[in-house]
Amino acid sequence: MPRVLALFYGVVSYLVFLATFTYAIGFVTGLGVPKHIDGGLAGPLLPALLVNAALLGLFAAQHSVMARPAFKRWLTRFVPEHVERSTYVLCASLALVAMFAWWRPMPSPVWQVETPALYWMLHALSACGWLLVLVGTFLISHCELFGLRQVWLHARGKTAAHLPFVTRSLYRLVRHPLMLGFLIAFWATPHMSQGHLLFALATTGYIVLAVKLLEERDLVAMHGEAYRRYQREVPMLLPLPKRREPVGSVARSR
Ligand SMILES: C[S@@+](CC[C@H](N)C(=O)[O-])C[C@H]1O[C@@H](n2cnc3c(N)ncnc32)[C@H](O)[C@@H]1O
Repeated sequence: MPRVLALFYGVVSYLVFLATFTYAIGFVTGLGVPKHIDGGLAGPLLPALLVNAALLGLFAAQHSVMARPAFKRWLTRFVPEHVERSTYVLCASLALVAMFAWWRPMPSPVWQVETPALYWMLHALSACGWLLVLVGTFLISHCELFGLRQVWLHARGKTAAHLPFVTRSLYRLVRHPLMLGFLIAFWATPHMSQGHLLFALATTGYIVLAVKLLEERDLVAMHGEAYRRYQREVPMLLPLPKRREPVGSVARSR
């Protein structure tokens, strides 16, 4: 693949991701998009539940399979290594687009907060969650996570190094600030419908399982004892103190 074409592919994939991520904020919060999680004409509950569960399953499968090192090795037999991450990002965005397009509303309320102060507090908390996600990507390496760095370095005839092991800043408080951000963003809502609850429950279950069973296994395989020590010292998702030696011993070593 010519370098300029790879660069173009990487930039387009990133722009598609930016558009879908921005839409996702509106989709979940119900603000500023033509079709949100409770929007549209509601049909019978069971078919809606099945379709939505299938869409969530598609997103989880895409994320779980395509992020695994073994799948990446297989994929790079067909796709150049420097565009592998852009391909992942593009597929993740397309899975999200499918969710926005085919999601069926299940609008019956589970809780509804009308008190203005609490209403805006929940929206503000949700905004903090989305911000946490964004900040987390920059702490790890925004451009590398979304494939831009790989295509840019390739265009300049260089090879991208692997992501450094990060334990600073928010990563001193929890091992997965980005995922914590998603959890806050998905649960902090003044209007929790049945559909939103399904979304929040399924994504929470997926995040906990995928982090524990997939991502952290890969991180241990990559960073060995340093990551195991980090696991012992820093909580996974909730920033609660651990009865262990101070985090500084890991964080300072980075
Ligand atoms: C979408 S990011 C999510 C990171 C993390 N799970 C979080 O919630 O903040 C996924 C990528 O981050 C990498 N990653 C996770 N924790 C990391 C850390 N502490 N340092 C560097 N990379 C990390 C994973 O290997 C994976 O490639």
